[in-house]
Amino acid sequence: MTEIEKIVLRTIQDSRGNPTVEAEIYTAFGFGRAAAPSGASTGTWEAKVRPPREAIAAAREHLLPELVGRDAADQAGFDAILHEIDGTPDFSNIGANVAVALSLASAKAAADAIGADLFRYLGGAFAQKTPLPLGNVIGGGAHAANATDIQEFLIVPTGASCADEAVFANAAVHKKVKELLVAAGKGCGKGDEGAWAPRIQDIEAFELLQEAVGAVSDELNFAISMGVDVAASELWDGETYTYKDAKRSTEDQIAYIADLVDRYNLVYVEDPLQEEDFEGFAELTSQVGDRCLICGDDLYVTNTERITRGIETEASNCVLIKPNQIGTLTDTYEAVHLAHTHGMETVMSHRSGETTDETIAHLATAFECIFLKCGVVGGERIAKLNELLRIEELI
Ligand SMILES: O=C(O)[C@@H](CO)OP(=O)(O)O
Ligand SMILES: [Mg+2]
Repeated sequence: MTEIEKIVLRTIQDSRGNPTVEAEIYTAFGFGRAAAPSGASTGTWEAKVRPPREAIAAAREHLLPELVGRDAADQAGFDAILHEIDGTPDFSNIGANVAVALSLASAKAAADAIGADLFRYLGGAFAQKTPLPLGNVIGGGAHAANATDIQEFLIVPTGASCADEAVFANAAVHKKVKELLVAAGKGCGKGDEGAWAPRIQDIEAFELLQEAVGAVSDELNFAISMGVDVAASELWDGETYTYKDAKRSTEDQIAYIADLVDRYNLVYVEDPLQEEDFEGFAELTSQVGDRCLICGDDLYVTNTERITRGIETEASNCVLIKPNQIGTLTDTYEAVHLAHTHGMETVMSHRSGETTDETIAHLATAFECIFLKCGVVGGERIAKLNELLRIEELI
């Protein structure tokens, strides 16, 4: 029933207009399709992407013949074969883009074969809650030129009682931010993930977002909280964090972020320090971890070895999860499981380069992630958010 009969790999376009890998897996009774996203502010230790066309040609020759005939329902076995054939620690041979698309497509084909939704197939009877959407409404860094230094100014509707309220609250804040920017004479475009990308300083962005969040939250009558993805590795030059208006040592950076957490009641801070600074993360977490999630993205790259280091050093209380950083669904699950076992929260995340693939909405629900980070507007972002609305109906 779940024996793989046919696999198709093709090149499709992503939201930046770049080619990416899409995989289709067919069994006698089921079909699964998934695509690989791609990052702009990638972590050094992420699994390696191979140019899509080259990777697909190689996979057709060497990889696919080994996968046809296998059981799509044996996810661990399927993913182990991907590792075995690749033969490297970071998928630099077959490409993490090919690996992740195949791995997710296999799970979807197996779920489809028994008529189950992916979140139910993976999460079982106890998948009972959709995650809150965490979305960026202002941004800059590697995602937009000449905008803010901090990569993402995020919001999460902490007081929403259902996905419907939550998704539309984020959209309302996104609209409100535009209104405020226009009123302030700051016309602007959007960054890679659909966030507004005005030419303003970070502090102005915080003030503006606070006003927008306050107005929408008053209107809707529930709490909406703020967060950031500093993407600090992009600011780090080896000695200091270089902002347009300041240079900060590690100590200064920790003090700066801790101050922002209290000034703006931030509930979520991602990558406040560069990707090798486990100690700096630990210091910040000890200062504000009781009231704010300190989340490692480039720090952990969804890799259990690095998450283990984070657990040992008490570096953070939250782990960002991106399937394409590690290359398979099994590795993704293991990263989530390790974090949860040690009392850390997890956030399932999109990449800045995305497709309309909606799989992460299912993974976030199945794996009980606290948030689904996937932007607010734009076809490739709403694909995930709208899927979350559908999933909530089924729960
Ligand atoms: O840094 C991040 O968290 C992501 C997604 O927002 O960006 P990118 O995909 O460019 O790494
Ligand atoms: Mg990040």
